[in-house]
Amino acid sequence: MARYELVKGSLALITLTNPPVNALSSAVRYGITEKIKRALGDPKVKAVVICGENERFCGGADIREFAAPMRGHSLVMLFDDIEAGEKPVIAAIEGVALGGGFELALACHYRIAHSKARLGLPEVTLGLLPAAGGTQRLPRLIGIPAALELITTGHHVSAQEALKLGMVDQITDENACKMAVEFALRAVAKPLSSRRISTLTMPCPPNLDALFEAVTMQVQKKARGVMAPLACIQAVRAAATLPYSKGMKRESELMASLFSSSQARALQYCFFAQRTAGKWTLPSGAQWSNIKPRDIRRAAVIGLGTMGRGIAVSLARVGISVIAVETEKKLLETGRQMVIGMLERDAKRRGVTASLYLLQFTLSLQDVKDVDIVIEAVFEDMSLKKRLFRDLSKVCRPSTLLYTNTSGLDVDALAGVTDRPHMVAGMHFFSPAHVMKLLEVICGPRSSSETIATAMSLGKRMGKVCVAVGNCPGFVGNRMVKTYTDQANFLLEEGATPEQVDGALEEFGFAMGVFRMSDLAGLDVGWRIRKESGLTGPDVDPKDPPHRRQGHRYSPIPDMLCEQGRMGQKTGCGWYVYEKPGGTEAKPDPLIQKLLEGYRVRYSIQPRKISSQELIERCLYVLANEGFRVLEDGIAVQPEDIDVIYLFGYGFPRHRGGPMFYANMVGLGRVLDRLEHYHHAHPDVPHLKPSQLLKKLVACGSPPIQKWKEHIKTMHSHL
Ligand SMILES: CCCCCCCCCCCCC[C@H](O)CC(=O)SCCNC(=O)CCNC(=O)[C@H](O)C(C)(C)COP(=O)(O)OP(=O)(O)OC[C@H]1O[C@@H](n2cnc3c(N)ncnc32)[C@H](O)[C@@H]1OP(=O)(O)O
Repeated sequence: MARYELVKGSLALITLTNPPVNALSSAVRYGITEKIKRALGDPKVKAVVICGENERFCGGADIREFAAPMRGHSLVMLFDDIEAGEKPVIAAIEGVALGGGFELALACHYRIAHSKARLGLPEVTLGLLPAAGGTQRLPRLIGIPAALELITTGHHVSAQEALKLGMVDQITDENACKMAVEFALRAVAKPLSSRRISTLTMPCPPNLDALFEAVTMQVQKKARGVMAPLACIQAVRAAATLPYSKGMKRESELMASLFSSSQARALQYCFFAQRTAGKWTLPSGAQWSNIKPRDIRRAAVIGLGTMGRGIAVSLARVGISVIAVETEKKLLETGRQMVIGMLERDAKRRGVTASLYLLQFTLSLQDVKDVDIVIEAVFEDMSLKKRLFRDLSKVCRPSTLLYTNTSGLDVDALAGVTDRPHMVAGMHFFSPAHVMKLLEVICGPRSSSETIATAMSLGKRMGKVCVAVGNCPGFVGNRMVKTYTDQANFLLEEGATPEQVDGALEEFGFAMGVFRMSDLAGLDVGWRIRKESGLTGPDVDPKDPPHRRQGHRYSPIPDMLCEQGRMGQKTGCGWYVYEKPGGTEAKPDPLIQKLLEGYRVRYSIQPRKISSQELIERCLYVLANEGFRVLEDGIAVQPEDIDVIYLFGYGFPRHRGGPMFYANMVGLGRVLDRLEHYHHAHPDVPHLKPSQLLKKLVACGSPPIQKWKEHIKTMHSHL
């Protein structure tokens, strides 16, 4: 796992050989320890260069090993030995030096990086801290403020930034290893004492307390209840106030407090879940690794509303030419200006030139005849979409793939009106589409593997996290979210207030509770969907009382708000009241209080005090319960897919892992018990009834989440 070569007669070249990222597994740690010992003990060797195979220095400790108690050689001791050695050791950094990989580089006496390399200490994103000396060496090298920023955010920096900050000694456009070998020959003659970072005097700014306080407040505001960033701050504080050996002891204690925490487990699960979701598989056996996606150069976006604009920007900024189509001149002009403005701002932020030349705006659908793909983003109206897909069938050349950006309508019904049902699928972007990372790719029963592969690969090219899902109303994300918002509404009826529900969810870790989020998104969105599905409006069965629809409990309160023009932030009031239309500061509204009281009196509901525990359990267990049904129905193939959708599309707190991982952490038995309890109390809410899969998993002894897949026997996969 580490290769040893003698080069130029006097240099030991140690190469880490653990593809794909040369992670510091126990075998690699053993390998480096042995090779360093050999180099330091060989009188022929005057200097050492450490590099990584396949032009990647090192992606850090092997995260998979964290699932079990750490065994084998200690990185801390290895790094101390490297630093204390009497021969210069040079890190030749190509690709990445992250986490333990960068800590290895910090233990070396010199660091030479390739100009395209990226460096950083991302441990905090895994619920950990850099515990192989990173919190003690980095502040000594680049100062406390810069080190605090890097360690508490986990941001990677480019080689150029690293050079500016003093993290590396030299950058090169040539092969970093070759440069490091030449550098090493010159370094042999130089004294090493000033190169041992652990012995450097800490550059301390005068206002240390104020600095730590400000960073602590910033971190608490950004990630409420998340432990790792706070532990990182404490570790850097130890570096600032204690000698190196005591600081290391503190670093190790703090790491021990994080290492087996549920937050670290959740965050590490998220890391792998994201990668697992990218590896999609269809029941046909087609999968990411065996289906070639089409190469997409020209796309059309139909509809320049909020979604269409964001999609057009996402395409153009990765070099795809876009024909954007609208039906009216005024809408086209507004859309054009918005897209250009968004693209220009985005380019400015990234320090590149806006690719405006890739954009074309038109009122004629005929102009899309030669594109490789069409992404439809018109109003969420089935008959309108069907009309459009029929027209696209006629206009587009036979090889054009057709995608719909519907947020929940039947993708197969649209495929059915075209001349190419196998070349139709869903690409469900989240708003704003040029910002939100999630893309649900909806695989209809007739969608071909190539159609799915192309959507997944295009999404990835646009920087999205793509998840392939099956076709059902609302797909995965919106199908599940309905159960969550329904519970929140029922809780209001029973005695809670919007601020109480939101408070509990925000305390749990959501950036915004369900009501604040609805106000932001606009209450009219859900209202329109409910009207279309006959839950409210003229199509309601006159025999249904207001709080029952289609045989189940229904809360008409959100409809009542919409009827009063309370559409959320944009109208200045919704579940909360805002300083002005478009305002963002949510204040509890006495009118809502009155509306709820009136509603309870009218339907003889005795309000009760509802605990935060019940609020969380009802909103989140019901969400997971629907997730189990989604798995049962074959709409998602694995729990990781659902969690990734919730992390990237719905703001589920990452340190809780996603709704399915959270249920797993709570304990499936407990989730089942509580659902049974709540369903007993509310038998008219079918979503509270425990799903078959949940019951089956509990009956099988609640296997860990990674094993659920083995228990999911689908009658018919929709993927
Ligand atoms: C009471 C108990 C007390 C216990 C105390 C314990 C003390 C223990 C002391 C430990 C010392 C701490 C050491 C150190 O500080 C800790 C760390 O280093 S944590 C790891 C930090 N590194 C990272 O977070 C980097 C993670 N990786 C990435 O960001 C990216 O993978 C990349 C390196 C930028 C490459 O990106 P891509 O090219 O896009 O490739 P992929 O992301 O798809 O990855 C490819 C493949 O590799 C797997 N992988 C990547 N990194 C790691 C890793 N560090 N460990 C294991 N596996 C890794 C990734 O999962 C992919 O594989 P696949 O999932 O597809 O099979």
